[in-house]
Amino acid sequence: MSGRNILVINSGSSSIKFALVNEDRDDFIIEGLAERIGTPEAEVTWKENGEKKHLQLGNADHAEALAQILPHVQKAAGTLTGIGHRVVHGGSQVHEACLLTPEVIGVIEANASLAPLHNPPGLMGINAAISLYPELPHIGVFDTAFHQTMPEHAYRYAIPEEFYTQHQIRRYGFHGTSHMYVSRKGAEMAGLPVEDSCWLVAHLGNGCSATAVVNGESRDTTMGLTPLEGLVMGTRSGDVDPSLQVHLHRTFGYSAQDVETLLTKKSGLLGVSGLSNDMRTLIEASEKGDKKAALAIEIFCYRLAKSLAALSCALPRLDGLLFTGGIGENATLIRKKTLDHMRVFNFKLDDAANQECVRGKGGKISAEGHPLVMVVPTNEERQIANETLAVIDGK
Ligand SMILES: Nc1ncnc2c1ncn2[C@@H]1O[C@H](COP(=O)(O)OP(=O)(O)O)[C@@H](O)[C@H]1O
Ligand SMILES: CC(=O)OP(=O)(O)O
Ligand SMILES: [Mg+2]
Repeated sequence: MSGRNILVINSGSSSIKFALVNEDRDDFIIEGLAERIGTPEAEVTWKENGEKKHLQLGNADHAEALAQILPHVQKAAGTLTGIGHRVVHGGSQVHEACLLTPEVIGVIEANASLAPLHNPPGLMGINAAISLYPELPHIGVFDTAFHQTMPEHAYRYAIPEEFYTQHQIRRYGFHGTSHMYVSRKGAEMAGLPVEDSCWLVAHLGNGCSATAVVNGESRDTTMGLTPLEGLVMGTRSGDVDPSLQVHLHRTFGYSAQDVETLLTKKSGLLGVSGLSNDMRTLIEASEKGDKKAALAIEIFCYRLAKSLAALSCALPRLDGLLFTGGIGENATLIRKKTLDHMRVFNFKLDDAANQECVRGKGGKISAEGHPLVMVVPTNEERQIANETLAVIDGK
């Protein structure tokens, strides 16, 4: 096989996503997901040249899971040119994709408390992969990098300056790899030059964020210092009154850890529904009359609409609204309900097109004569592989 192979690793709190990407192929040689890491049910499933494969991982942690998975990848890869790692929080020190030197790994460690669900498992994946492949270049591709172009009035909090100058407390933004990929792809699909295009991008997966992208640059986004700010997510509350934390502490004796666990792991869709963090489960339950599941969906859509409207302040004009992520790419109901809240924008869906754009099919879903709305499937793995190769090539 010609073309270089890059392995992409995206370690989540209880999962590892991976893909073997060849620079000359549109599809992936291998694409897989290890789930329920750290439990007796840990397992990995992957597709290798279209064929489905499966392995039980026992009680594997991130390192053991990778040690079991990577020999299979190695067999299919032949030669690997490098490994690209998704890293969520690069803090104020890392502004672009780069080689994971001990210094950069130190920065990721130092920012672990700002992305408690993401950086610690990310580090486990990085360390495990480095010890399995010490001779290969390991590149970090950071969620925060794309948002470095936000203007100061968007990234600063209204708190005294020294918290920014001395402690780097500011808004960073996340999911940048996806927002960049989707805004470029959206421009291509609409036949507009990226350098002269204005988008609202809604990335709706387990974590959710929306970004205003102008001429290929992030101008504002809903996530902030940590991936907790902004939209309602699977298990995260998104925005709450900041005084809630003090109130929980003073009135109910919550510790810092209790507050963090409540707002990052027990809230969002899961907290409101009391049922699940998974949008598919909630849609099914609400169709069967579950009122709490229905309320979780209502709050999710209203808050998303409200944030998109707020982000429009960062745009000189709107060329279109782009939906992506597992929810954005599949949940026709969520797209409809969100736009129904945005009446002053004059959005209108083409209902048939909305139903058709699911399971990886992207396209225009707005009715003729109304502002453009598109579904644009994200491809973080492809973007990470491209950026990994660019770093290896010294570009
Ligand atoms: N057909 C569907 N209808 C509604 N929601 C869906 C559908 N398929 C996936 N989802 C939702 O997408 C979310 C996961 O999105 P994904 O982008 O895969 O997450 P991650 O952030 O882990 O990459 C879950 O809430 C899941 O229920
Ligand atoms: C930053 C973030 O929220 O990532 P994810 O959606 O993978 O949880
Ligand atoms: Mg995702």
